[in-house]
Amino acid sequence: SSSAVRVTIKEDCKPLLLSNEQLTTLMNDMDAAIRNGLAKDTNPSSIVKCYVTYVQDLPNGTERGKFLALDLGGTNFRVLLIELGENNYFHMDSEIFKVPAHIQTGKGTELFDHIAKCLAEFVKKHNLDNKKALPLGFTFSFPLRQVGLTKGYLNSWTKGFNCSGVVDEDVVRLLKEAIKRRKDVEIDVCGILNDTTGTLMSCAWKNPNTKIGVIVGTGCNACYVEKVENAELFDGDKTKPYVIVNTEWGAFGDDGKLDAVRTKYDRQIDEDSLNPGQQRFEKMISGMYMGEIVRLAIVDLANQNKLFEGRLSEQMKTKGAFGTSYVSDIEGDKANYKETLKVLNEMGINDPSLVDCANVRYICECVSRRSAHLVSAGLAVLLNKMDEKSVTIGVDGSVYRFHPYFHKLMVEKTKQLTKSDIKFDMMLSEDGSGRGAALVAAVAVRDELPSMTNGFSAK
Ligand SMILES: Nc1ncnc2c1ncn2[C@@H]1O[C@H](COP(=O)(O)OP(=O)(O)OP(=O)(O)O)[C@@H](O)[C@H]1O
Repeated sequence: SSSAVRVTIKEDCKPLLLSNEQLTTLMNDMDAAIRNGLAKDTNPSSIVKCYVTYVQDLPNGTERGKFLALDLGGTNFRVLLIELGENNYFHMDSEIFKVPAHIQTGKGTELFDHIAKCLAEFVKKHNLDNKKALPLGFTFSFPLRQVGLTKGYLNSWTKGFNCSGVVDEDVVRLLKEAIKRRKDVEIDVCGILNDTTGTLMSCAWKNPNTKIGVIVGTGCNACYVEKVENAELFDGDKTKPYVIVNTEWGAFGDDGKLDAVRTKYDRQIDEDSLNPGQQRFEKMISGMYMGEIVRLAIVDLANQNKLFEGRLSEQMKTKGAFGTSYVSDIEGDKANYKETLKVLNEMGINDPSLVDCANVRYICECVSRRSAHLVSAGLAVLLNKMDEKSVTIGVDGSVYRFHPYFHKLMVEKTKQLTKSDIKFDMMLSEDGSGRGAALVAAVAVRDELPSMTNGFSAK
């Protein structure tokens, strides 16, 4: 129990606790940043870019056929085959392919050749009838400046990717060229989207009330349904009332707006990352960093003799060795610190005391709670801005999915920070990035028959 937590540790962890007052300040800044992102004049200098996705139509259940999907942008790269049929029939086959580290940070053309190769292997393995080009949706979860559903320029790499020759290029063109170079498959790229959009679409397929998609996985990001008139950079069909906006809120704070709440651990994470100075909000939240924040705190406190009698293992001193899944394991412990002891053993800490266990758990709780509260603040900004009275939020990502309290923490805090007349619910949007890509492709194909289109329903 927390009574065993050393008073000094509680004191040391205080900077990780955020009051509602601090969260409200942050929300005001986030709201301003989003409005700056949406407006034509302020977008170029805005930290939160609010990219227009060109997705204006929800799935309506009439989509039929087989669709391919690619999912790039997190821990795994996947190729998927999705079949949509009568009565919400849904079938999916997928395969995970590795993107070796040297390709993640190598040449862009090599990355796209690798993707095309995996795609061709998948198509052959599944004996897909390839006389006619197969429709494909591409989930590409990096900041993308879109000018249409099938045209988008990479703004910057995030989350461990850093391939040369891709920034400011049209990613769909790079994919098409790589497919063409192979000469062995015919693919029709029907849409490019972010995993947040996929999550929203996939949730909307089941629940038409869905208006926000959020990811707490490797990275953290959210999209929402905005009025076309507010999305000043939108250059598509203005007869439809709504368009999905990909906020790319992970970059919030890159102008210093988070400095008051960032800790020394956050500054160190940032300095040691592939993209220093960038994605500061994301770095306080997502799975790529959460375990590392905990590790930095543990090392710092052990060095002050406040943990493990000052003894540290080599593993514990190793960057990246404390995975975010450990945070879930430790907090999932019931009473006797069984999981905590197991984790600490795996980290080379052999005989921690029960007080050590309580302290390590407390550190995990502070870091994961802060993460959930920061996401909640962002969600409350979107809910208050949209001002729709009832909203379903589709959520995906391993942190949300596997952390034992994340959902509860998010619902609780979002409620506290949202206008009292707004009702919302949060649901896991299973496999949004794969399913959503197929749905975007399916809706694009569906809408070639104009009589079947239906935009987001108005209030
Ligand atoms: N049990 C767990 N509890 C909490 N976090 C976890 C758990 N398992 C994995 N993670 C973290 O989740 C992250 C991977 O998230 P996810 O599986 O959603 O990937 P992703 O879809 O590739 O991410 P993104 O959509 O942000 O690109 C990793 O950083 C990992 O540390």
